[in-house]
Amino acid sequence: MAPEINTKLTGEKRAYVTFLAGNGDYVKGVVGLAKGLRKAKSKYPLVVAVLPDVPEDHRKQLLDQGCVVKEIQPVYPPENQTDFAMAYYVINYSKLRIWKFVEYSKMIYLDGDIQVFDNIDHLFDLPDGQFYAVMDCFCEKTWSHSPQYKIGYCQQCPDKVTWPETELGPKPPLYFNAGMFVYEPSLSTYHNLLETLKVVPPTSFAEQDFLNMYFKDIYKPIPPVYNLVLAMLWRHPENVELDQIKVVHYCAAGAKPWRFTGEEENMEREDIKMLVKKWWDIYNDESLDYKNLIGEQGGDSLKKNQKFQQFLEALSEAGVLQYVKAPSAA
Ligand SMILES: O=c1ccn([C@@H]2O[C@H](COP(=O)(O)OP(=O)(O)O)[C@@H](O)[C@H]2O)c(=O)[nH]1
Ligand SMILES: OC[C@H]1O[C@H](O[C@@H]2[C@@H](O)[C@H](O)[C@@H](O)[C@H](O)[C@@H]2O)[C@H](O)[C@@H](O)[C@H]1O
Ligand SMILES: [Mn+2]
Repeated sequence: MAPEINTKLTGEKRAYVTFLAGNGDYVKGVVGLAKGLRKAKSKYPLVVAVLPDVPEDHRKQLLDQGCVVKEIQPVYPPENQTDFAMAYYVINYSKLRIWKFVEYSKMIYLDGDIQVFDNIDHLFDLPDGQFYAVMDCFCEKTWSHSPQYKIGYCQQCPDKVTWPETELGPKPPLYFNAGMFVYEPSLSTYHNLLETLKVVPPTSFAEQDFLNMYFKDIYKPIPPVYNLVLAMLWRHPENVELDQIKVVHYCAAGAKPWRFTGEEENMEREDIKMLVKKWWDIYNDESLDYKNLIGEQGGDSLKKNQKFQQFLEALSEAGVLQYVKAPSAA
């Protein structure tokens, strides 16, 4: 399916969006995601927010896969001493730029290390005004800095170790994994996010912690089938029905399919190896390449679409073509 070309001046459009930084191998993740969405017959385009350091040949790979490539500037948190759970998490604050994509009324954000195996377009029909995402798990070593981990508490099994309110105060609010979420772009939210970021000290899980704090009053958990954080397979198997899973998030250490060696802890599991193979089956399936779907004559329409997209981008960047949300009638 050719991505819809946005020609409306009002934001009534929907799209998936992901984030790509650097000149490394995450581009494979995004190409796999574009092909996975196509295989799942999603009817919405995939927008890729790229940092300036993403090289031209990677951007061309994404355009050739029918993606809408939009360059964003990095976002950095205030200087601080906190060690992030992973040093590279500091670049993940740049994800916040996706709130300014107001030519779209509703978007579903997906990390580049996510694969969509079943159609999830129906999530766009969830009621507006909420922030939808899947609850995370606190049991991996990456959480060893947290009070939850130290007392063995996890929101995935809140009755196993009850939260000691007297010692630690009220139970923390439900916490989502920021690798997948349903949200509404908004310039006012975008500016407020960036202003708020300036005065909030960074913490271990970087923009994931920040987004959880910012959206805690409108966060609505959605079932784990929409973002299987792999650690759930060995930490909370009772909460997972593998054959029901629609979206897999390859976020456990050693699980990135394009770098998979099988040597890290838990990577020898049969279910992990099966999920990595499923990812590769899509990545290597040439019938899912955009150029093979639109045929020969489509190749011209691909070029025309890319040129028109770039033309719209240029107008939008120049502020000539203001994408504005139509004010509500009320
Ligand atoms: O070098 C990098 C690191 C991260 N990312 C993007 O940032 C997301 C979040 O990082 P990651 O998925 O590695 O975090 P995890 O979910 O594993 O904690 C990735 O999925 C990519 O979309 C990227 O493009 N290049
Ligand atoms: O920058 C912080 C990142 O935090 C999250 O990853 C974590 C989280 O899932 C932990 O619960 C896991 O234990 C850990 O392995 C995993 O890396 C998001 O997936 C990612 O998109 C990004 O926001
Ligand atoms: Mn991820």
